Amino acid sequence: MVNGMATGESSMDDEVFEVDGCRNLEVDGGHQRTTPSPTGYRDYKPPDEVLRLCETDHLDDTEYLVHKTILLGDSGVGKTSLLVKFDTGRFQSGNFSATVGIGFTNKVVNVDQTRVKLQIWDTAGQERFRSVTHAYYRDAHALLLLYDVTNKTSFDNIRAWLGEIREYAQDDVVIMLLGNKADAGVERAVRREEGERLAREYNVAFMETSAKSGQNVDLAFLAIARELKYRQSGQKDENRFNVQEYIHEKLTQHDSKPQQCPPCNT
Ligand SMILES: Nc1nc2c(ncn2[C@@H]2O[C@H](COP(=O)(O)OP(=O)(O)OP(=O)(O)O)[C@@H](O)[C@H]2O)c(=O)[nH]1
Repeated sequence: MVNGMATGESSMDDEVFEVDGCRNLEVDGGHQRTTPSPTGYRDYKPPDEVLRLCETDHLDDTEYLVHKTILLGDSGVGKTSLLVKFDTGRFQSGNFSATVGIGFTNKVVNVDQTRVKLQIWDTAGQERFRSVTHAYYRDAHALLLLYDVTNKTSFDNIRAWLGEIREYAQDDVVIMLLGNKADAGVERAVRREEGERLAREYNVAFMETSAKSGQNVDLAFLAIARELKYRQSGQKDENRFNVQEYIHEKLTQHDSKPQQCPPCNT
């Protein structure tokens, strides 16, 4: 859904989905606080109060840890939808318009009192844009590799994507495999266990997400931010943050939470 096209490292058409988000998503002891985002598309004009917030909230890049994260995967798996959901909290169903080229959104998250700026690049999944997007792999810190759980081919293509990643990205890039559209019911074509197995085989983190319901969307990006922050802090190996363990812990906490019953007045 990106508008416009980037043809190389230094040239980016100004129509490209290039937004510098002032929206902060703060995580404080598991409590999330969101502020509205001025990010959006060409004709979007943020409300005045949001612009004021951005002015006062502006920090120089040197005050952040800045990390480049790229969304990858076949066309139609939901890369743009996932990013838009994370950025704005919104999902537009049945509105598929394939991404053209590449563009980015900046998001700032707080990880244990450190501001981590994720520069999230949304790429076009279509084959014809591959040579453009390859150029962006090299300096990426993290890659979110998506398949669509309702589309077996997109899952089968993950091995080829991992091959490309090995060829073009840094050896130590953080990789997370995401089975998106987890909200799908009978249309599901890939079981969660298959995704887990593939992730184990390639030693990458894994979870299922839904840009539609919001399932695990924040968790995916926050886990990446956390991993990158801990990597940068150069923690000793024995104390190293483990992104897969972190995800497992969060998902288990979520699963074991008692279901809230509606207000019982009787
Ligand atoms: N049910 C469901 N539909 C989704 C989900 N995520 C995306 N979609 C739909 O899938 C279609 C493709 O989504 P996009 O986000 O444009 O896919 P993309 O990976 O960015 O595609 P390219 O830009 O071509 O690479 C759209 O119609 C979305 O509404 C999801 O989690 N659940």
